[in-house]
Amino acid sequence: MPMSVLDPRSIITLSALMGLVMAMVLFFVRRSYPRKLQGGLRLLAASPLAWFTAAGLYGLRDVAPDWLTVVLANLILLLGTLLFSVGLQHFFQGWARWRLWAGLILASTPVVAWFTLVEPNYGVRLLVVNGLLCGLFLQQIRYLMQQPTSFGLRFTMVAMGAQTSVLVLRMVSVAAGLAGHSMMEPGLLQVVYVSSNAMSVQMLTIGAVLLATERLRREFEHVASHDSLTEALTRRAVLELAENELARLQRYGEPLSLMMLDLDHFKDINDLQGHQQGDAVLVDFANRTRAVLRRPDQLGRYGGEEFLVLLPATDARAARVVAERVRLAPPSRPELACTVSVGLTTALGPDDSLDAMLSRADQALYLAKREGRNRVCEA
Ligand SMILES: Nc1nc2c(ncn2[C@@H]2O[C@H](COP(=O)(O)OP(=O)(O)OP(=O)(O)O)[C@@H](O)[C@H]2O)c(=O)[nH]1
Repeated sequence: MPMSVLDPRSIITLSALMGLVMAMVLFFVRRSYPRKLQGGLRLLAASPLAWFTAAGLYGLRDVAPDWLTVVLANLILLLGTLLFSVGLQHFFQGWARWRLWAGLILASTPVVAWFTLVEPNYGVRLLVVNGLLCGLFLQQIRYLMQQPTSFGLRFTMVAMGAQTSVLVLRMVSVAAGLAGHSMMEPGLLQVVYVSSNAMSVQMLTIGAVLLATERLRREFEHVASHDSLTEALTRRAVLELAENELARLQRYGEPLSLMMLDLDHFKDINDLQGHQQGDAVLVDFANRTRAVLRRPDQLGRYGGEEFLVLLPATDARAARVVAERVRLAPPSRPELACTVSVGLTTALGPDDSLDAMLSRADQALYLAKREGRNRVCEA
């Protein structure tokens, strides 16, 4: 019998090949990503490979035995979808929950086998397999909704949502007695169903590549804007933020305060206890300072042992309270103790400039040092 382009078998064959290409793209793209993302990407790449294998087996329907083209094919399809879920979780959090779903999938296999080999019933098989696929996709959508939003994330969720809708429609068609007796039967419903499966493999793989690319961009942005030792903002990043905050002040008239902090006698720590201990003191100081700041406040490393703190929407009185809190914040261990001198200034109005504020904070810091250190002075 000649095959038309809309024949389910030819669509499945095409989708199997596209799945293979997508799996290869992800496998190769994976190698150019940082090592910590590679594990998740490997799993995400393995899943179109599983879908490719399942589609290949479906394509052999009526040629090869049913245990291969139905039972094994469905098992591989479900495991491939679980792999995608595990890959996503690894990608975002470095670990994954999979045992419950793996158990459900394995438990479904004898059911599918029964309704294929013993009491053939396409409708029941379809309900079991599509029900599990729906559950897996819904669980992934729920998981993705908890992650920081991005285009790649929305794209992947839309792809999953669309595929879930088709699966649900398919299950409704079974209930309505429109499912037919095999996926290979020609007909509009089968063609829509099979094409949407093929389409969703492509979209999910593209979604995975988008997610990986966005993640890589975020990592680069983080590296470029954060000091590698203390995780404080770099000098350039904190000054850029300060300029933005000053622009807000000019637009909305919100107050802005700025603190310049310098660890006291830090050279002695380096000289007496070694550079490594000096580094540990710097890290601990940054951590304890961040811990006492509010969410919109920003800590930046201005120079060696000199830090800047931006305090948006904070007037001079409130800034003084924050500065004292920073000065008195305890070290995490006694051997990391180190006092700090603070120069404080508040923007004088919309005509104030960052250079002028930095210069005032620097003078106040100089005063704090001269008056005996371990204190807060205001410009
Ligand atoms: N361990 C370590 N030391 C650093 C780092 N950056 C700068 N330093 C050291 O910090 C010390 C700063 O010393 P000084 O500027 O003399 O200031 P101080 O000893 O803190 O004295 P006062 O500021 O006057 O209280 C220098 O010895 C720098 O080498 C760093 O990343 N790690």
